[in-house]
Amino acid sequence: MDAEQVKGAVAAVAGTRATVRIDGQRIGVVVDASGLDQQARDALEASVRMAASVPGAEVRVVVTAERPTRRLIAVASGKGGVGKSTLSANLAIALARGGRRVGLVDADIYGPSQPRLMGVEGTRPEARDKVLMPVATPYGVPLLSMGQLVEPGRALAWRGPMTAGALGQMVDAEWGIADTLVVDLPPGTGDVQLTMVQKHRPAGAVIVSTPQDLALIDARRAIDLFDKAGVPVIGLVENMAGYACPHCGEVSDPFGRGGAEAAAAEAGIPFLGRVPLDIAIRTASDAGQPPAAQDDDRVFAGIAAQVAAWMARN
Ligand SMILES: Nc1ncnc2c1ncn2[C@@H]1O[C@H](COP(=O)(O)OP(=O)(O)OP(=O)(O)O)[C@@H](O)[C@H]1O
Repeated sequence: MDAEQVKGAVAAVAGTRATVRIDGQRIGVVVDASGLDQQARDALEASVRMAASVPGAEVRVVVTAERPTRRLIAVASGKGGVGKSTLSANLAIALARGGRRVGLVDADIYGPSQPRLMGVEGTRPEARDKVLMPVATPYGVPLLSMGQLVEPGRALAWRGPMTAGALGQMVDAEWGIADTLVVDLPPGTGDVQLTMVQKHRPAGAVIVSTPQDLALIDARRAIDLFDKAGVPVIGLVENMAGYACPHCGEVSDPFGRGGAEAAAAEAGIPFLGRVPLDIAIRTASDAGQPPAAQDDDRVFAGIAAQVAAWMARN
């Protein structure tokens, strides 16, 4: 066997990523796949294996990768139905459009709606060596959802340790090059939220509320949960803030205006912006076409820019 020829063939497909060691009839190649996603990693491994194969020699290819530092952004609300899932999906997409590498974890056991919102309803993640492989979505944001792991309607029957286990499996999945995981938490302050803050230590939390006083009181509880655990609250988003008329586009404020901004100021946290109650947001979301993926999106892009700026500072 011509060692230089083997090294040259491997270098031709893997450049400086590969280190070749030849010992008698054994060829060992270590490939550094840092920064590559699973598909590119598999392709590189296959081409290295082919380049190194010499009749009669035993070839071993080991792929290594530096684990990227990945930060979790928890999206939480005090009560259900305020649009937390809608915001999580659109925040994840808008952050990705802004240049971050984002994955989305749907930990909402009460209503895991992300597969529908992200246009991949009915798909199930595969597991490799017991590690889950997130499902690709049309929006460049891979997804893992409680809804993909359990039969519809069964998640609620899960006991605490099971949901904690599922959350761990989703967070520790094969996220490849993702540097940011947006986590859609269930509403309220139960087991999943506690596991999230204690075990998975999110870098920060985004709180979603509607403008009504009661919702804001509940939001305060969610803020307290993160405060007590020492997880910084990035800020508050007001959803369904003002009604955008589907005919003329004029925005009116059936629940008053400025309540959430004042509540954020009172709690000493930044106000990240408001999302109007807009029928177009609901219909696009129901159709698996999140508004943040559209070129004319301003609303979610603005909120994501603030979250990205916070991440760059912290
Ligand atoms: N700004 C908005 N304008 C119009 N509809 C909205 C808006 N935000 C959310 N919705 C709609 O309100 C409903 C509830 O939203 P969503 O599922 O995001 O809330 P949630 O807080 O995640 O609820 P859950 O507590 O069930 O997890 C959905 O039908 C969604 O399409």
